[in-house]
Amino acid sequence: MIPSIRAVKPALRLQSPSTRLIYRDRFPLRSHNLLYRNTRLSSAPFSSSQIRKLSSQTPPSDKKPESENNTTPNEKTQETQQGKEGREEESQRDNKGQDESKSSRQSQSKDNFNGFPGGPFQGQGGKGTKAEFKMDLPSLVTSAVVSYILYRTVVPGENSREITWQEFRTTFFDKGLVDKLTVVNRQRVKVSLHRDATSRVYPDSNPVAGNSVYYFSIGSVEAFERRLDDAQRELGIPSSERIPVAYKDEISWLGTFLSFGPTLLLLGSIYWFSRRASSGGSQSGIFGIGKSRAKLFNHETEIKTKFKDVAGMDEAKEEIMEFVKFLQEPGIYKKLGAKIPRGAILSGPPGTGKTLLAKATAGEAKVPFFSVSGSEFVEMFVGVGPSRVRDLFAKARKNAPCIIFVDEIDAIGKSRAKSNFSGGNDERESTLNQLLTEMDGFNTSEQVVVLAGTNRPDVLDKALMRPGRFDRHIAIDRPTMEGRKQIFLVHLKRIVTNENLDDLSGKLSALTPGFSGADIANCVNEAALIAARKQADSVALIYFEQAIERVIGGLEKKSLVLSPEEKRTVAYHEAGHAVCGWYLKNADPLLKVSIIPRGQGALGYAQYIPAGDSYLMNVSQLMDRMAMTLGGRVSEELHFETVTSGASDDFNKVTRMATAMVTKWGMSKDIGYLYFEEDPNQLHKPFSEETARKIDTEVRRLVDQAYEQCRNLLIEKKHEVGLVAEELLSKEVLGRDDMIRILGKRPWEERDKQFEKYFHPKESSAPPPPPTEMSPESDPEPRPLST
Ligand SMILES: Nc1ncnc2c1ncn2[C@@H]1O[C@H](COP(=O)(O)OP(=O)(O)OP(=O)(O)O)[C@@H](O)[C@H]1O
Repeated sequence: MIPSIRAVKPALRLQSPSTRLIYRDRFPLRSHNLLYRNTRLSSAPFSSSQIRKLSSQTPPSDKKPESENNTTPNEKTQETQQGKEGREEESQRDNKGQDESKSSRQSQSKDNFNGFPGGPFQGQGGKGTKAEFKMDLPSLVTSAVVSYILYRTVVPGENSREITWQEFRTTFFDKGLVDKLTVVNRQRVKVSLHRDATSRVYPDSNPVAGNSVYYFSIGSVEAFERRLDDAQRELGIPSSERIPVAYKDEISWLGTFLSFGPTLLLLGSIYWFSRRASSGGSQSGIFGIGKSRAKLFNHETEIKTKFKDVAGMDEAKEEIMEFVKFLQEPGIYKKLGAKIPRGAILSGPPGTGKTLLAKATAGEAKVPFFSVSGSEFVEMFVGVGPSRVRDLFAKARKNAPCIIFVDEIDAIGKSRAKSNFSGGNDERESTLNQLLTEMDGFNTSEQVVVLAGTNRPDVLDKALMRPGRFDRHIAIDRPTMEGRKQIFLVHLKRIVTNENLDDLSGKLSALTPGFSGADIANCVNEAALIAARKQADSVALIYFEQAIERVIGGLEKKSLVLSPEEKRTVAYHEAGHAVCGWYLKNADPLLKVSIIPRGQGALGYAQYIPAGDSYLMNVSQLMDRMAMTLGGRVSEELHFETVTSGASDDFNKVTRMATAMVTKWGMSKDIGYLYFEEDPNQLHKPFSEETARKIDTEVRRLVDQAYEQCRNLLIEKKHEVGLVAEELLSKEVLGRDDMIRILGKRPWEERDKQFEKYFHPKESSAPPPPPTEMSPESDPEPRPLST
């Protein structure tokens, strides 16, 4: 390219300095312009007389026959075939009189400058090499837009052609073909030709025959005028016949569009974001904020849950069955004049299957199911909550018969009286009011049942629970042993295992007292994951046991390495607990003890055989449990010179137990049969200073008593503690079998018969304890030694 630029210079030197300047300004070093210069070489060295000679011949685009002459007959035939299409097009174009101007434009753009008489692209426009482009749609569109914009930027009009002053002079001006010149925006000059004269000079030239407009750029109007004057004088044109020059300002649509670009972009983004923000719901745009976000499950396609998938909770199912019957056969009730229950509150601890039960109700009744969380009614905008409630009920009525399930209803249904203390929450209250109104607004013929789930039925507003609203209150508790077995059976069906399902579910249910349905589902899934990690073919009992341990105690922390002294302390601490549990009649016997750190900061842990699903605890049980909990610290005192911080969690539990015995369970003679509620928000304690002192004394007395009991036992069994601790140090984990081997059979009969049924002493490998016993302190400093 560089040689070509150099080669241009001699030609340019012939012209005036101003022209040169214009030329340079107009063509910065851009590829297309270089190409232009390059090709311009072929014509630039001609003198004006040569050009005149050439131009009297047929213009270059029409020189086809010449090139065709050079081709072989074969090529010729091919070309003839290839050109056939083009010619057909030509003839079609000729036929379409009305489309003539359009066709000529197309043909011009196809020929580009080739059709220009004596134009710069002479001989260049022939058949180029064929290149194949494979582009996907987005890049195709993008490149099309970019090319178009570039094209529009470079080429001012659809059929306009840019020429140079020299071309203007040699091709048009010197031949007297120019009719008029128009200076546009003081930058360009539009050349208007005498059509008749031009077509006479260039009879076969397409561009001239068409509506082409020629432009050339100028540096300044003054310089242009001067040069035009010089040129006219040179040609000896009398002043009366001089070419008229007009001046005009034109607004470029592209420039106008680009100036609005940022504004349009901003508006477009706002619109797009508002659509995106609301795309989660069924509504569109920012105005959909008041619409309900309830998810609709269609009974035909989406709700596959049936009562058989909800294991245990037979009473709850029976109670809720009435709603199913009502939705299926409302006539029976109406006939007898019975009022249909409006709704039910399902209350219970997290993960006990409230949502599942509601879904199964819809599945059984074969009706649509709207599921929404109470918190979805709460927004920062005033009035959104009530409006969403209205919308939800309106939708439900349209889909009746149907079931609405509002999960976590306490988010809106909290007692209004209680919330006033903290300043109240008007928005929440009005949402609740709207909910009450909507429920009242149902007439009995509207088959819309509202079920609500909550973990905190105690905080709910009384108005929600009154007859005519949530008529029924169904409490769903953590499953019993039999319930757990059923739930295990439901979830084990999806698992590949070679174990006997009945036996396996029985064992697992015995090992998981206090587990909710969600815990059980998680446990089964966790076991399958562990088995998959070990690349096992089926999920064996051992993986279930590991999964239960993991659910209860957390992950093993192999990276946490204890010093030998710390390990020794942990071993004696855990051995203290274990020995207490083994010899205290009402305590839970040990099942597994480990000094491998686990979960959130527990350095060791012990699992106990639960006393079945016990719902009541007597004083002896509580005292023995407290003594066992203190066993870790007492053992440290008896075997080491100093004690560690590891027993803080034990003390926390003991204090809570003793305080509850004194203030809630009426187990202190001095305090008597009183109940004092623990409320951290209460500014004043509900008892006098004197009672407070008495409570302190009584709590202390109980803990001291448990401590004495524990200490006496461990002094007596000091040797056994040593045996267990040393074995634990060497093996890190001890099971029930090891305990029997070291200490002999437990001197008391097991209370949990179910457990005995599934785990004969010799068979047991590694089962776990009630989860309530396994809550290591979340604060890792100081670390508790055990739980
Ligand atoms: N009785 C049960 N039978 C079978 N699976 C159960 C049962 N209870 C719970 N599950 C399992 O636990 C999962 C969670 O239950 P669900 O969401 O119904 O609990 P929830 O009581 O609504 O919890 P939350 O109070 O936290 O909303 C269910 O998807 C299911 O896999």
